[in-house]
Amino acid sequence: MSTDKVLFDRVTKTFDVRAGRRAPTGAVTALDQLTLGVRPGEFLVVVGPSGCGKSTLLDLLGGLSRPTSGQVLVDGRPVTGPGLDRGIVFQQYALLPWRTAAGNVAFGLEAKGVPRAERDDLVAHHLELVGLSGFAAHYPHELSGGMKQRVAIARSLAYDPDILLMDEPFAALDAQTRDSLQDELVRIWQATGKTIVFITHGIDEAVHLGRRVAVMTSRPGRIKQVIEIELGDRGAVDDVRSSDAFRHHRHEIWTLLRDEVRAAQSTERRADRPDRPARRRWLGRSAAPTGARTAGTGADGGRTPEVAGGADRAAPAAVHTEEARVG
Ligand SMILES: Nc1ncnc2c1ncn2[C@@H]1O[C@H](COP(=O)(O)OP(=O)(O)OP(=O)(O)O)[C@@H](O)[C@H]1O
Repeated sequence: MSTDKVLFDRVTKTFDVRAGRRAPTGAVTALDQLTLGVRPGEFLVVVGPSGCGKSTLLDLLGGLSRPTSGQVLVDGRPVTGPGLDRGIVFQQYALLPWRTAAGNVAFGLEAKGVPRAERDDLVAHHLELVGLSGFAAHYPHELSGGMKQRVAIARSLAYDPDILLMDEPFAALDAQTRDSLQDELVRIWQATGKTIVFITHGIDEAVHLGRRVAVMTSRPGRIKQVIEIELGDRGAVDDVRSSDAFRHHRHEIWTLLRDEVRAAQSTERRADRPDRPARRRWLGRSAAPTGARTAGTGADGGRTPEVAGGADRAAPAAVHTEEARVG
């Protein structure tokens, strides 16, 4: 019997797609017989070329879609739909604009039927956990991007899910805010003991956050390798990102990804329509954003190695060409 908190057991996911209104229906295989276990209480980061199926993986775990074959297990039981045992944080904060920060954090608790007094305590506790005690009465439009993302994290944690699913949650933030939220997330993870599955394009982010990093192949996505991140005592050094161990892991992941990114690009070039101009994305700096779920806007100016490639959820069969660099 598996001791994994989460198990993707030979999961395949295909989507029906059409290149145009009159075109015949085809199929895209996003994930192919993917197997991955996540240990209880671990912080697991998933990296892979754009379009390799990272978000699909998270959607399956979140119960937002079902595998075509294979199964996704949480505590040994198949996922059949969304549940309060799994909290999801997306790149776009998805806050309710008509509710204050406190009101947003209270949202899941109301759905869960938590009584008012207990709810107020939980809201106050979680706003404090993310450093926003003084902003309980602020509306989303009165908060910075980093603050909004903190509220989204507090909201997901407040109803006490066992597992936190994070789909590029910091990609739209500037470098400083991202760095501080990464540190904060590690602190919250250590304080709460949640199992975290975190998706990113950033290799630095993966090494900094992950206790293990699962590297995916280009589409159809599989797990290429899972790397144990050994950085020693992270608190003992001033800047863990400049340590030899950090550089070693960054290079290790970059090497694994390089070929996958090339493969993803060549698939896309083959699928690209010749009448459409090529698009470019540099280190997460997207000249032509492909939607909320694709790579971040790269406010860091390319400091962090990012994995690019390119897939468009809205028009998957008419995939565009992008140029990418890793590292
Ligand atoms: N609802 C959908 N309908 C059709 N195709 C889809 C759908 N969702 C995803 N796909 C396709 O499945 C593949 C994997 O998509 P997914 O969004 O999971 O990749 P990703 O690794 O998260 O990409 P990115 O890093 O760019 O966000 C892509 O080819 C995408 O076009």
